[in-house]
Amino acid sequence: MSSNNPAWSTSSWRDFPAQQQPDYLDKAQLAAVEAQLKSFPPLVFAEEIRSLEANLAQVCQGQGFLLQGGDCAESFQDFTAPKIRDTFKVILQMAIVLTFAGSCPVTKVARMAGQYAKPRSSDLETIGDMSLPSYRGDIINGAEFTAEARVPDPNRMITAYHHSAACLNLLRAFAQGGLADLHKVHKWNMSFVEANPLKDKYLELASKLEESLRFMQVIGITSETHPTIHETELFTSHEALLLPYEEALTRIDTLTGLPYNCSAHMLWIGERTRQLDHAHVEFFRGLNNPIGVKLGPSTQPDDVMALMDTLNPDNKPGRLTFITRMGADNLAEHLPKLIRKVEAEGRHVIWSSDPMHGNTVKTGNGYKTRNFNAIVRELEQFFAIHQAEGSYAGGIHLEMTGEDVTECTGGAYAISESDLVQRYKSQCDPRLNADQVLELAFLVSKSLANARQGQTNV
Ligand SMILES: O=C[C@H](O)[C@H](O)COP(=O)(O)O
Ligand SMILES: C=C(OP(=O)(O)O)C(=O)O
Ligand SMILES: [Mn+2]
Repeated sequence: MSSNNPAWSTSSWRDFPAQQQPDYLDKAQLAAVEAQLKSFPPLVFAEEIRSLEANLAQVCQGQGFLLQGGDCAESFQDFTAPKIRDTFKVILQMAIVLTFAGSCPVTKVARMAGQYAKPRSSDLETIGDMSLPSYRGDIINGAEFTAEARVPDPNRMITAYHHSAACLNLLRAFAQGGLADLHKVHKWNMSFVEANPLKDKYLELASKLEESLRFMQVIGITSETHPTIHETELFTSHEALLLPYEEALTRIDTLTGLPYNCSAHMLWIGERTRQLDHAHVEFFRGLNNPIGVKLGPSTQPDDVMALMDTLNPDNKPGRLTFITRMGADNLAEHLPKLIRKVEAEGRHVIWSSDPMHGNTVKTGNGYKTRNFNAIVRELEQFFAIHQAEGSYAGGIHLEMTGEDVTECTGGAYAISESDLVQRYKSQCDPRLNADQVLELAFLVSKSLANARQGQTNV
């Protein structure tokens, strides 16, 4: 597709206006870092990217479900094996609940191993009477509120590359080394159910999972006989915001001769950088990775049309995912007209819901938070609207962590605004903690089952 378009190259985005980019003071240092990154090995292999695209093509055709999630912003400092393991575990736990609820394969895509660049609403952050440049993710500057930390430093790209490589290495080991065994993952889920204040509500689904696994065991489907029970496949993703880094990791695949961004399997364009005539859309149109675009409440049907024409001109199922993040109170007004346009034009896209970014509020005590009920409400509406419009609700995109943080209010443990101070660790947006993620999985499983019912009846 793109490589046949002579106007595109890995650097053609440089001729377009780019939003949300740092202004590096030392251009020579920037050029040296870019050259070094270009010489580094790719982080992922194009064949893996094609395997993700094949999975997503199935999702797009209603034969699977996409689960994407992880930190809002990964951090260089908070970078430990337990942290990576716990987020990996909670993604798997959620996936198993959704697999049973939807009776379909769940493609797992982590916001990990590269989710280091953040777009911001404001260029400045003010505390008291001091204003400093905003924190833009560890790949760009430091989160500490000092003038020194907030200076963009190109060397951070090198650190981000090495952290991504180490994280990916551990994820691959976890996925293939036995931690992902279906029986183990289910045992973790059972302990969640046992300990949860809403235990009775969850027991029904949990015991169905238990029964199915016992049945499989009886008929000889075990980890020993079927490697897919013992292993899993986890793909990586991030917002490809910082274009010099993303360009440097974009390589020509030797097998196909096509350009792939080898910094992650899937990349997405954020709500703030999806302007058609700007650099991010230009850069993405030439990549052969599956790509996502975040769509906020201001998105118009014509925007969606133009994005599909530019980013998926061949109408390939699995190439393009629209991630709607409109807010629980806005979805019913804004989503149906976009779905109708896509359906009327016969275009293939995966519709995924990010119920996080349209539901962010600031508390009286200064914390960014999201209420669990608003998150659930946006998801339930997402499923209901797609059902009413006859389209397929194909995915969920969450900011979440395996850690026991107190960043989003509500949930079975009723985290209140005054509890946020206890364990608020996010460097950017508030994440669901492990209990809240699982609770969410159990709560939306009914909606997913209905959506899947619609699919199998077609
Ligand atoms: O993660 C997404 C954005 O970077 C984040 O929501 C922006 O937050 P801000 O409005 O505080 O800049
Ligand atoms: C920046 C993000 O989201 P959005 O572009 O939807 O605001 C994000 O996913 O962290
Ligand atoms: Mn975020």
